Amino acid sequence: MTKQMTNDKDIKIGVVGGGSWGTALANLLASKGFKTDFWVYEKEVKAQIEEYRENKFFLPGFFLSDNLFPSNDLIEVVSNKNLVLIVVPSHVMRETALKIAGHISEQTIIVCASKGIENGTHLTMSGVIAETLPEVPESHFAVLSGPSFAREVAAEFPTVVTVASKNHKTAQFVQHIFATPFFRVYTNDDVTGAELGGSVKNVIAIASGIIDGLGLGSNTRAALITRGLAEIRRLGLRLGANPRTFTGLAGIGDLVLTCTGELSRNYTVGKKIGQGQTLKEILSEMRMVAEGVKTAKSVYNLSRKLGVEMPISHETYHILYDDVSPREAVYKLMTRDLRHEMDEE
Ligand SMILES: NC(=O)C1=CN([C@@H]2O[C@H](COP(=O)(O)OP(=O)(O)OC[C@H]3O[C@@H](n4cnc5c(N)ncnc54)[C@H](O)[C@@H]3O)[C@@H](O)[C@H]2O)C=CC1
Ligand SMILES: O=C(CO)COP(=O)(O)O
Repeated sequence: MTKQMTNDKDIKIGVVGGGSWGTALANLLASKGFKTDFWVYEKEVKAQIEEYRENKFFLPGFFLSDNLFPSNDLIEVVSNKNLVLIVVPSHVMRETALKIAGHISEQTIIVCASKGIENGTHLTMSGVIAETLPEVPESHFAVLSGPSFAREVAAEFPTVVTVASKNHKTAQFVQHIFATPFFRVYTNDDVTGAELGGSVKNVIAIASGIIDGLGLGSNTRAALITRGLAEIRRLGLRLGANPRTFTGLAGIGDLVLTCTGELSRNYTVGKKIGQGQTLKEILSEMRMVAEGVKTAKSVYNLSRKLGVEMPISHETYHILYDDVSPREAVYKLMTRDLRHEMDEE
């Protein structure tokens, strides 16, 4: 780390993305005493934070620290920083990263807290960032993932997450920057596993909402979570992840949270589908992002390309994009060829 980083009060942070998660994390950092520049996409979000110290659009009800400086100037927010946290929805990651290319200082650590797999390329966010910001070495990159609803972090409910980086010193630095007595941070070296766990669980969470919307019971949900984890792990193994990551915070931890928590946008989208609303109707009423909707498409195409069996993700894709009825999808899953439980690979 650079000399500057030895003294916390000199550490300069930029946060890119003013949705719920970006706001909760930026405020956590600002409340810790770091001067935090905060890029928000909408002019009205900036104006409102300045006037009310609140992000009424994406994180209503929480007072934001005076140490948080909202801005619509992306370049200014990422320039000359020790750490830049990127937390925009995955479908705008590429365009956002391209805008900051060439403006990241050599020593800057990039942390990504977005969860998703890009349509078309099937890249996780580290892959998109590697393509768009080639000046950022792998050793300066980390992923923050794990079970963490923005509103619960903003409310300072005890939350435990993981930071994955190929470089242990980078992971430790990021751990130190984010940790508070209510936000415990573990380190991990499995970037691929942390990203896949955090992304594919959103697809399974939609499926979990669907089964609740259909009025199916706890047996069904427990089965869905267990078999959902099996297919996340199967994809992960194929892509070189460490299988142990899927028994950790970015795996089963985030999967359980999102499949059971009413605060989950993905679960909520699924529940409304199970209750009979169309995807189009649901999305037209949402300003926030339910990453699983787009990730379902990536997972469907990627798993077919790789020949990885992911039946729950596939049925979820067919419900979202091919008008397959949720009840028919459940029937298909339940009547697949019978097999040995541990035939994973
Ligand atoms: N909200 C949460 O509890 C958590 C969210 N995440 C992840 O964080 C990422 C960001 O999600 P949230 O902060 O929840 O966002 P959000 O869903 O609350 O809000 C959407 C955000 O997208 C921004 N946006 C819309 N169009 C844009 C564009 N063209 N360019 C740049 N930004 C644009 C909006 O300004 C807003 O900040 C997602 O990948 C999500 O899965 C991860 C963990 C927890
Ligand atoms: O990733 C999350 C919690 O860890 C948030 O999930 P949702 O996007 O479904 O709300």
